[in-house]
Amino acid sequence: MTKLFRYLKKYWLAIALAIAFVVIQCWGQLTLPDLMSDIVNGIPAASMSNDLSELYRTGGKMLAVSGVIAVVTILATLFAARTAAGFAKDLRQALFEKVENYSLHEFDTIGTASLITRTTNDVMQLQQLVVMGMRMMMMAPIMCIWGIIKAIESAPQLTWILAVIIAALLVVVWIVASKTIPVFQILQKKLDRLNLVMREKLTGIRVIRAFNKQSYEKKRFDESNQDLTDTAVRVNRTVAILMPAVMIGMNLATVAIMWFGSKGIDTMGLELGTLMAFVQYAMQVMFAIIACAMIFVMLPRALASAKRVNEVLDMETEIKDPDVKSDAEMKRGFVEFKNVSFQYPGAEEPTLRDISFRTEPGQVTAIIGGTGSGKSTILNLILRFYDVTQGQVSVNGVDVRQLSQECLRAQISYVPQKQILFSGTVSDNIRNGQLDATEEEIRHAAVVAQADGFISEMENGYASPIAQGGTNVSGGQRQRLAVARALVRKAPVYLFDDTFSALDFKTESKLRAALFEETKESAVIIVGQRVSSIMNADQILVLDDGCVVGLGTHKELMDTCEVYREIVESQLSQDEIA
Ligand SMILES: Nc1ncnc2c1ncn2[C@@H]1O[C@H](COP(=O)(O)OP(=O)(O)OP(=O)(O)O)[C@@H](O)[C@H]1O
Repeated sequence: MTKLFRYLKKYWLAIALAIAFVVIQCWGQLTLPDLMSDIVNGIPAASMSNDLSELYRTGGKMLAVSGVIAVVTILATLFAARTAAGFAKDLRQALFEKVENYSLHEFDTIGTASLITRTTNDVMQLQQLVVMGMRMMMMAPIMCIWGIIKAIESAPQLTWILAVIIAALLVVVWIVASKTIPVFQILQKKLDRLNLVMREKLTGIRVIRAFNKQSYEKKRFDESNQDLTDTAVRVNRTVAILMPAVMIGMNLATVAIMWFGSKGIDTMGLELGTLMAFVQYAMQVMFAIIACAMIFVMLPRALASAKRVNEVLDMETEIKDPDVKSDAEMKRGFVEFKNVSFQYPGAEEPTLRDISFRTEPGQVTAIIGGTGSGKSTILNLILRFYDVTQGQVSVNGVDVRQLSQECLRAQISYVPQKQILFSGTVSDNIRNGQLDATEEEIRHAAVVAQADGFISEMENGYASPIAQGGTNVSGGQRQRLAVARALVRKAPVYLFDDTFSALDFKTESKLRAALFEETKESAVIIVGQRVSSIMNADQILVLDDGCVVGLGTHKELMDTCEVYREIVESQLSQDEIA
């Protein structure tokens, strides 16, 4: 938690003022019983002398003190709320920026659902802690200690009653805290689980409906929801007992003070006003102890949240920018793999073994192979989503580990296997590839990607809205928009991961022809499943279980590579092969 205090530094003035106001509030609340005691003790003398001016004066002071209490309470609450809101905003920002730099492995380690809970719910818990810290955590100990001192000063004869009351209260608080603290810590984990189920349900809604899995998913959600509810009810039930138990205790304590105090009036010369003040001090002390109990109950939950937030902030990103970035002159359109082997973190076996190939400007390299043979992994390594286990990947002549990630990715235009579009217009989505692209460049990219036709048919053309995830366009249209987004970047290296699979043959061949006109000075790497899509490539890399089993043109591979020949024969007729 202390690590997170650095986010409070810039609010030091607001915190100092809030603390000052809280101290003034404590002073006010402990002064009122004094003044009340003066009034009550002064009544006999005033009635004898028939002079009530002193009583009025003391009453006036009470009103003034109450006014001061009201003002400082409002100010302290305001400062605490503003500081906590600012702290939460800064923390969310820090989390977002940290997560942006995560490699895919760190995403997998914490999990997307948990990252969302940590950025929202956990930060909210910490925000509440800051409010509580600036108000209750300051006030409770001050009130408690100051109240005890004042009570003892006013009626030392009754000190023993106060000691008994405090001891009894501490026992109740200890029992409640020991039952609730462990359960509060479990609550956040259950919330994570609920978020995970909810997220999967929403993103996979089409599959769930298509497979009629609504009732199964409802059951899964109900289970998580019920689990969270049961835990929350269990913890709140215990907390709920605390208040009535303490209220009963406080009323009994008041009766006890009155009982023994009234005897003191008879035997120990205790004044009535002093006894009344003592009751109020005792009340303030008891309230302060309850506030301390609430803090002890809430603190572990907030600390659990702090731990979860710190886990995200402290996570060492595996993919780091080099301390000394390469200033080697970048050549355009080169990608080279030198004896690259790669194993996913936590995987038992390497996914790629001893891969070597190179591409040159204007050259189209295709990668083909069975599912799971490692085709997408090759693209992941070029983009440095992961670091190689052995060997070297270089882009435009420089080892990718010697470039800043920003510089590396600025060299590359990538169309992933699963195309993602963002909410906004068609134009916005294409512009995501190059933020300063002109309307003309956007239109040109769409024409090359064979997307201009269907965009023009849309009601608002390039200004037509795209739904979140691109759900209001077809799979083939989504692919073409993703290609246009990549093309508008005019990068030295293009990576297409199974990008044309949803297009019909005619559209695909038109797209390929237009595309290769555009990428004459760039390296183009296409991962493909369809032989017809890749057979005209300048070189074809055939992967089998993470190893290169063939590298050459279609014609060369037909003569030399058994695996390639099998793939071709399974897809093309004898006439087409001939
Ligand atoms: N993040 C990951 N963690 C661990 N293993 C992974 C990860 N991503 C992929 N793999 C494994 O690496 C292997 C290669 O995956 P990759 O996605 O590169 O295959 P692919 O040839 O592109 O397959 P497809 O044609 O089906 O897309 C697979 O066995 C897969 O299970």
